[in-house]
Amino acid sequence: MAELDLAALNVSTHDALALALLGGTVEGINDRGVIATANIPPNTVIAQIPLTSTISSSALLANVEEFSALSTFANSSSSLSDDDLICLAIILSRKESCPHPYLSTFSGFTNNLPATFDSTIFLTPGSLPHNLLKGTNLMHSTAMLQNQIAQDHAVLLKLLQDFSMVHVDMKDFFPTTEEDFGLEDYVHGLFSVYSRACDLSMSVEGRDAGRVRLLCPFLDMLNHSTTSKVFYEFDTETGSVKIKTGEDEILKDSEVTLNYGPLPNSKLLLFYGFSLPNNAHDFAELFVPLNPDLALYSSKLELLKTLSPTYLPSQPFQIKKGGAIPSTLLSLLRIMPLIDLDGVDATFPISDSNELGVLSALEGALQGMSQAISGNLLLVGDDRKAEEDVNSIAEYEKVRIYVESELEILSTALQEVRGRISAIQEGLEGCD
Ligand SMILES: C[S@@+](CC[C@H](N)C(=O)[O-])C[C@H]1O[C@@H](n2cnc3c(N)ncnc32)[C@H](O)[C@@H]1O
Repeated sequence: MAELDLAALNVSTHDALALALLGGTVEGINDRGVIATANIPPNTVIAQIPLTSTISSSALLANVEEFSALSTFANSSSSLSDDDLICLAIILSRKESCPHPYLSTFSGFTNNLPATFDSTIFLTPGSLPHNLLKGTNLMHSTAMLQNQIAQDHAVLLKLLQDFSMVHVDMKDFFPTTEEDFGLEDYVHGLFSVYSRACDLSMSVEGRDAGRVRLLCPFLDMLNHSTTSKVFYEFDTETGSVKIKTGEDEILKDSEVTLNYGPLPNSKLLLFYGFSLPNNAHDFAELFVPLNPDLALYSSKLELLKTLSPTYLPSQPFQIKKGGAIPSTLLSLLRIMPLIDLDGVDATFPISDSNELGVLSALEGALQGMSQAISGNLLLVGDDRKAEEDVNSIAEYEKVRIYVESELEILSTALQEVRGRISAIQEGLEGCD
């Protein structure tokens, strides 16, 4: 991979910073980072990147002659997301003969993006980590994302084809065939965005102007650490993104990192391709949809909404690491079988025996999920011992961290449910 020429993009960085190969487990894939070659004091600007040197919708759609083909396309395609636009810009700029002069200035940067990305969507069916994921929440979201990407690709290709038919004068600006804009190109562009783009809060004349998604050279080289105090902000005066050290000094020879946010391993694996041991942000998801065919469906939905205004009938419940069973989940289970809603206060057990039914249903669901996962861990664990391929083992270990965490969350939830069941049973026995 060629050296990344930051100066060509007018990106200025602190003298005590160097891009380096870090030597991770899977060599060559997203393996680079930024190292401090000397101590850097707190509150120091370590990089400045003009907004025009970033790939973002606001820069791409600015009313400048050179961007007109892209702006016309984006404005005529209302369903085009910021991610799609940045993705398209990446694909176009990587072409040897990029027809957009502005985008071609990014070719050094975009050709330096990793050739491949790690995400659970790239796991080969039947491989160790893929087998390990069976029955987990992450397997579900991986499949959903895979389908979504395939659909979005087809829609975007159609938009490009339709646009080129209508705007014949601009037809040479955009790819219109599978060959020029294949699913693989789209996936590469999208994962460049998912794993490297950031959201920037902008203000215009002191007023909040919302958040802009952008791919920012150099900032996209910082790896994630939950302890990093490094941050970035938009500097209106210079029209640039400034990266600052924050309240901590950065010591010589240490890696300069960024905190990507409170992300659970399921998101880290899906969008960034790595996982963190003991991730406090992990959660397990339980799908308990409120079926529209249920008796009194709309009254039940209304009741749940009064209990939890954010409740959506099709969305899963999150069981947080170390957290309690969500009270809305218990309410849903109590409300679901009711056939008469008069006088029901869903926040409290309807009766001990009803509550026992609710808790037993929950116990069964949690037990089923736990058993599926622990079964995978046992089965795949044996294959793991025989596996010799280093990359495959590295992928397996990343996924194992997530799977064990999900199992731990489910086990804690099961203990809580069983504790409640025992307490009710003891109470009922006490009444005899
Ligand atoms: C914003 S890029 C950082 C630069 C990247 N390492 C490279 O070589 O171009 C994010 C990617 O870096 C890797 N990464 C970032 N933080 C990491 C971490 N804490 N552990 C393992 N990999 C990490 C992941 O592959 C992630 O998708």
